[in-house]
Amino acid sequence: MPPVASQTSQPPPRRPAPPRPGGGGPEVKTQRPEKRYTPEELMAMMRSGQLGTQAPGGPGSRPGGAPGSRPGLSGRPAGATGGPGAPRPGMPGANPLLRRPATGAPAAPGSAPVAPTPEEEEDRKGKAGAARLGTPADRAGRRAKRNERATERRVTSPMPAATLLNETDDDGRRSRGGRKGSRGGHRAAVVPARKSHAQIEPPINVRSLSEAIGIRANDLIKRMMNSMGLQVNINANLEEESAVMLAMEFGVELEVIHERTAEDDLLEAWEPDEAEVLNQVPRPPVITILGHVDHGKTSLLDRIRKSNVVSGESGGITQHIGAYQVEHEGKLLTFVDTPGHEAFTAMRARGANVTDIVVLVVAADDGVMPQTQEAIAHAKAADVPIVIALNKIDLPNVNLNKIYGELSQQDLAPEEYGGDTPVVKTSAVTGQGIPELLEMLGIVAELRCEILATPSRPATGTCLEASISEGRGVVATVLVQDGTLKVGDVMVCGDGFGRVRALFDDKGNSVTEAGPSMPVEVSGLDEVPTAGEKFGVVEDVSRAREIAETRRLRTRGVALGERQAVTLENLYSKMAEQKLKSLNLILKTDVQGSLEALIKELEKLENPEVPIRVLLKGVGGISESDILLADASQAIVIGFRVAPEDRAVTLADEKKIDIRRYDIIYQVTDEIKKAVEGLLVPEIKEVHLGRAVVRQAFKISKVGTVAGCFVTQGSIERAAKARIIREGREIYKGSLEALKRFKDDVKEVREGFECGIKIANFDDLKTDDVIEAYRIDVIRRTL
Ligand SMILES: Nc1nc2c(ncn2[C@@H]2O[C@H](COP(=O)(O)OP(=O)(O)OP(=O)(O)O)[C@@H](O)[C@H]2O)c(=O)[nH]1
Repeated sequence: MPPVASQTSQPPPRRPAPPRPGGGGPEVKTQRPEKRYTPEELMAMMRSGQLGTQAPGGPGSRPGGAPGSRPGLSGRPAGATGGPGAPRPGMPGANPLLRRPATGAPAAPGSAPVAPTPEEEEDRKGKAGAARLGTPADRAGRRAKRNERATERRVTSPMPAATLLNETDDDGRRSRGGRKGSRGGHRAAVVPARKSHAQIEPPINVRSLSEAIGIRANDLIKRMMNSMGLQVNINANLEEESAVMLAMEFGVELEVIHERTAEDDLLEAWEPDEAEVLNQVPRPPVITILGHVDHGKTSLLDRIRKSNVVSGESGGITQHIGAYQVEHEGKLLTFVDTPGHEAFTAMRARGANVTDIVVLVVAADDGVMPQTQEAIAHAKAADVPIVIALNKIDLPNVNLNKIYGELSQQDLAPEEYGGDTPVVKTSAVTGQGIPELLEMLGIVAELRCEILATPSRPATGTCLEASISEGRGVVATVLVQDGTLKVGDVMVCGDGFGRVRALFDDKGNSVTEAGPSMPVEVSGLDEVPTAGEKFGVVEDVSRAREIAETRRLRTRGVALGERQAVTLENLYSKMAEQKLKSLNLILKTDVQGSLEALIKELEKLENPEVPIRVLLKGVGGISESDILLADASQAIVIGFRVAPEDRAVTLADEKKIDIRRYDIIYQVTDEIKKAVEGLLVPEIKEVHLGRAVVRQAFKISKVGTVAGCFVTQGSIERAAKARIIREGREIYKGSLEALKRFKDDVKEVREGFECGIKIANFDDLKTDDVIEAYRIDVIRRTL
């Protein structure tokens, strides 16, 4: 489990450290400016000469350069120099940010385009502005519309003034008809600039996201409506991943910052570190017995227990604790003593996957029955290998061919039939086949090389059952899954915590410790945990109390109805939240023909990125067991011309499982197609924009390094991401913080022009560095 609530496989970094390539490259120092400078401040610096008054040999000057001279131009591309109209790079002391090209003369053929003078720029802007203004009637019409919109916002918007003003620069100018480059100091203080990188702390809603990334809330809402089909208001909560993706669609890299909690530390400590992984050794496999009613699950479990108790202590079992270990040829096997897929799946629904191998009991006189199919679906949904115990083999008239055929139809072709499913013929009555079954389980465990644990680490595991016992307080049977649990350890289990007072094994013997895969009864917890809850050992009681108290608060929150299961509508956000990588379906139809037709249609929607997993398919009504499976596997139940049973409806209501009922096949595929399209992870494409070479770098106190650059290819955009290349190696990756032409902030500078560039959080720009600009496009895909 990741240590943060984001459900991502990795906790998001606190604050990304700038990459330091290879160790051997030049040291890259980055620093966050004390204050993000405004274009006005930057210009003031430039005007006051701070940008152009480098001391001889100071930052930006090149070794060997004349004092005060401009750095050399070796990086300047051919064709960029010369020509009367070209920028004049060699002027001593010139500042490329302020420098203007000579005017009046036409550009020589092949020379760089001539950058306009400020006067020309003003002139051009004036004309463009006039063209935009249109006739007086046009202007009046626009004014009326503006007023109307403003009134509407005043009346209906719950947004505070600051949020209403929370517009991107462009939007703000448009909606107010303001002048480009307006120096309205007041407004500049309120409107957050669109950012290329932003941080946010959960919980995230549209308002806080808008404020964090500098994009108008309305634009976010519109985008959610258009691209995700979500209708939300400004206070709508957003899943972290949805917020990150939404921000990305506006070109903003959003980092979700989590406050670290004791729970995070605990979850992190539960994951073995590298050294612990190296010390892993095989542990006994944990086995669960599933199968159809009356096929002999309990009899088989009893038989195994009686004939193979650890150390041959036959009859020594005095206590039933929900799981037990048997020994076969010197190797231990752990059996979970709650047969039936309901218990197995209920456990999974709580996030506990304790089982390594499933024994599927099939009565030889009966064959594959409805609950056998369900059990297969549950085992497959849990991704657990299946060993078949063909039980009641002692009975006469067993038709092996029929049963093997039925198993093959369930994708469980027996090894005897050339398949890869082990089948062991057993009899719980005579004991026939029990040693062979245990041996087979040992072999499967060995082949499943992930059945490992590190006995030396603090214990983690799962509660199998718990109750309050008179005189002993809370008594819980836990299965140690990793590490070793010892008397005296402080443990947290579910909402409870406490110091382990005593441990008893499956035969009721007091033990001082329990290693991996050992079921053990624990006393000492202060609250009764629920079966399926994880436990872990923590360093001290105060830490344990802190975690338990937070969990109790959270439990109360969950009890208030926070839990939300997967539906076709929320599939998209659920995927983000829970790392769902497949659309899990349970299909129930009226007749076999509809089932086949439906599966055929669904196959057409197959996509390697979003596999559609049909966990269970069958003919007949939607049962309680289907709902349980849906709950445990985050699946959606599709009923085609069938109804759910009453108990299934109640359970689905309780678990908030999405049951979809249809009469026409295309309706099913249509809705699923839409949901799957929502699930498709958008394609992230990097689009190269252009390159600029640094001609001179200027260090400005409290601002950082601003570089005078020349665009050698393509164009540089203000919203671009940037890579800094030095001597052919990428030394930094980030984004632009400012892009200027003369005194103006600009959105784009084309090839052949000079510009001033400030890279966000990077102040090590040097002459001849190449700034490569690129954009990240998020492409939402359809099937
Ligand atoms: N002949 C024969 N009978 C068996 C065998 N295994 C179980 N039985 C009988 O089958 C019946 C059902 O056995 P259980 O062990 O209760 O079956 P189950 O699968 O646990 O049943 P539920 O708990 O109701 O799901 C009992 O009467 C058993 O005696 C076997 O190998 N051979």
